[in-house]
Amino acid sequence: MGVTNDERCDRSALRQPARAYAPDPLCDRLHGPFISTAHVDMRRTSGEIGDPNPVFVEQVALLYQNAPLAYTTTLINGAILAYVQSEHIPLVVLLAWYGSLIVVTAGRAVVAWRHASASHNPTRAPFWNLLYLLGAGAAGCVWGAAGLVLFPLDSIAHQVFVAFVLAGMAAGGITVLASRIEACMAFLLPALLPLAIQYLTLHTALQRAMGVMTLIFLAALTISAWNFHRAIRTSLRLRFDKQELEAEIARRLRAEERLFHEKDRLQTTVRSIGEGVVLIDADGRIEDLNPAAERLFDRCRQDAAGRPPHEVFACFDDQGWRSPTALEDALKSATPQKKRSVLYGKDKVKYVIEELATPLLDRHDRLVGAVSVFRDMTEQHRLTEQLIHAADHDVLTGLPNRNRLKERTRQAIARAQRKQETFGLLFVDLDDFKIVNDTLGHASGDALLVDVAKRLTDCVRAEDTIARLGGDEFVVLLDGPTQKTEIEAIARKILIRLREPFQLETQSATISASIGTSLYPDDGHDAESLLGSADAAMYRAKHGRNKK
Ligand SMILES: Nc1nc2c(ncn2[C@@H]2O[C@H](COP(=O)(O)OP(=O)(O)OP(=O)(O)O)[C@@H](O)[C@H]2O)c(=O)[nH]1
Repeated sequence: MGVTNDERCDRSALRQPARAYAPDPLCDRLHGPFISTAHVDMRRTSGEIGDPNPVFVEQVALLYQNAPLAYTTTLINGAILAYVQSEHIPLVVLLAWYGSLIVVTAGRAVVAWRHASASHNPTRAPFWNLLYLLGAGAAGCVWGAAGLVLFPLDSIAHQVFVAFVLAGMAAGGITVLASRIEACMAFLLPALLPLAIQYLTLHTALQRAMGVMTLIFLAALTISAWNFHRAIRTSLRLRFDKQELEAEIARRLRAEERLFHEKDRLQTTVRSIGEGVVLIDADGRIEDLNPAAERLFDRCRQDAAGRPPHEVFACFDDQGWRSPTALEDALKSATPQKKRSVLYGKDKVKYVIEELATPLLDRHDRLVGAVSVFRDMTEQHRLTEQLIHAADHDVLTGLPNRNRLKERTRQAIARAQRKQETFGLLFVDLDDFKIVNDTLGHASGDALLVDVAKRLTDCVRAEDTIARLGGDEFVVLLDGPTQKTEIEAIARKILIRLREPFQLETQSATISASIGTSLYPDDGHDAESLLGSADAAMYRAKHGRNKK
């Protein structure tokens, strides 16, 4: 009774009024603009369940809006009718009829007053609609009763007056009741049908014609009421559509504003960070790079935009081969990529960089590009290299230390085994180096050791290894096939070279050295035994010399 089929369709078409789903700031903050649209749609769907159609709510409100005028007119017209008919109708009948009209109108007025002071809860609209319907039906019945009890059989003029008043009330009724068609019919039918029946039961042609005319008038009013009702409903529907549209536009504008704001913030962040950031599109062409990347590649944004990354910067691997960037790999594989490579910036300055590339997907999981963050690892790389170097090199002379020597000796043994070759070791120990320290000072001793390292380097080939074991002990590993005679020749060369005076700042010093040698495989099969043999030979040489 409260809602027609047509209006149930309206519910799904119109959904909720815009005001019923104002945006939730928390959700908006959490989900961002795109998600927020989906969130609104979900609320609309949920709004359809249980909540009355807003058009229906507005139609009921319109009924009550017109109530004061309608009720006043009812009482005035009723009084005039009773007064005019008093010439032919007994007073008691008149009082009973008008009394009924007052009671019904007063009841309707009380309902209207309660409605005005009640909270505007849309879910109560069907209840208020029902009350109004009952009131309209009761008023229609009272007016219809006038067509029977205030209808004097002895005065055609007063009969016509009753018909005139009822027609006027009916016509006026549709203007205030048309917003709800069932209220309209609840008033029209009981108001006019008794009059039509009354006329049709009389005997003159005029009176029967009046009866037929009343029925035709009732039909015409019904059609008008129906058209009027549809016009009101359409206009309300348009109004709510407009409101919803305006709210949707406002929501989208807010979302757009947030989007711009977030984009600005993101751009400022990307532009201010120390790492280089490069963005490529789905075709692998550079879209943007931040100032750090501009400095790293020595290329400006405008110049780089639209080019493939390899035209803007070149990455090289450990072996010095050109390699694709992680950015290009990430786009190809659609998976994140991490790579460490070398690139050359302004003035061919070498940078060691770590590149972290991530493919970019849109809301529909389509690959739309990739972004790379380039971290300059040059300094870190240099420190690591320094640490690695310090672990197996002597700090004073920069020569390989004992560990490195042993490793090189093992490699030499492996190669010699493979190729069935021999190689030699020379153990060099300075004689009475302590005296240099004691007489010239420790710093001069250091300088002399550094000089010794240089002289040893001059005496052998670049591929041979010279190591400092500590103190005044040095070892020369002769790489490649070597005969005993060659080793002895090199030892002599070294001894002669070391006997030359060393120029140490203001003074000069002359030293000598003792050398012991060993030959692989004759004097040992591993690094330790070869070193031990050379050391022992050196010891013998030194003490043999001292005895002479
Ligand atoms: N200046 C300097 N002296 C060092 C360094 N390392 C060790 N020495 C010194 O080198 C000297 C080595 O002394 P010894 O091993 O007795 O050798 P030597 O005096 O040459 O005597 P012989 O080997 O028997 O001829 C010691 O006085 C150490 O203090 C260094 O890095 N710098």
